[in-house]
Amino acid sequence: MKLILKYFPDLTEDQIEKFTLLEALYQDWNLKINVVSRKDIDELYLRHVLHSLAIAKVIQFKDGSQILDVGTGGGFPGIPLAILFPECSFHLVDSIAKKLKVVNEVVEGLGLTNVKTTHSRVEDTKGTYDFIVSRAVAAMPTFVHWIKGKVAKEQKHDLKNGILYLKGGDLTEELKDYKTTTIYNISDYYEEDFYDTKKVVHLPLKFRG
Ligand SMILES: C[S@@+](CC[C@H](N)C(=O)[O-])C[C@H]1O[C@@H](n2cnc3c(N)ncnc32)[C@H](O)[C@@H]1O
Repeated sequence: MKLILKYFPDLTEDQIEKFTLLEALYQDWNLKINVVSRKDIDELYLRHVLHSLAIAKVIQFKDGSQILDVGTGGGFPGIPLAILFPECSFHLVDSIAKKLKVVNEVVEGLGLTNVKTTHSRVEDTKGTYDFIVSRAVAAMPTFVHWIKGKVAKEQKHDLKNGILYLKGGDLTEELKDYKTTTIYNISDYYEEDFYDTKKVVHLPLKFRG
């Protein structure tokens, strides 16, 4: 929790309580349904929570924003972002039901009212969003194909509507056809070695109605 406060010192009491509660909820639920690896659960704040929140170093979602988390798994990056932005709506989608079971239990345990979950492949869901966030789900070309038509027309932010993807390593080949991407190095925000090669990739996408 100290780690979160190191980079997000202005959290409210309610947010601090929720971020603190996360650990016990994940420890408990992960014993019943394994959604986070053992090693990762011991470093939940470094590897999952703070990593998810790197998106908030790139953009401050405005109140009322709609955000889709594709392939949320155990709830990353969606749940930490939903705690940080309580006035935004988060839609967490995953095609594996048992993962969403954990997400739903964590959402309920935290009393988060701004999170909706759907058990489905994202291609089969409807809705439009200001931003589509994700981590470790698919290579960019596949991902862009899946989320076609899901970007909202109205722009509320300086950063253009589109994808905010947490990725790592050398992305030259994967992103070569996406000239409009901006890559933000997470190591510019966080000093821990874990983030040395990690990035937030922003890909603006036009509304296609
Ligand atoms: C490696 S896990 C990553 C989970 C989480 N985003 C994280 O970083 O901890 C990939 C997740 O994407 C989900 N997934 C893969 N393809 C999907 C699709 N087309 N629609 C929805 N979920 C999908 C899988 O079920 C799995 O839970």
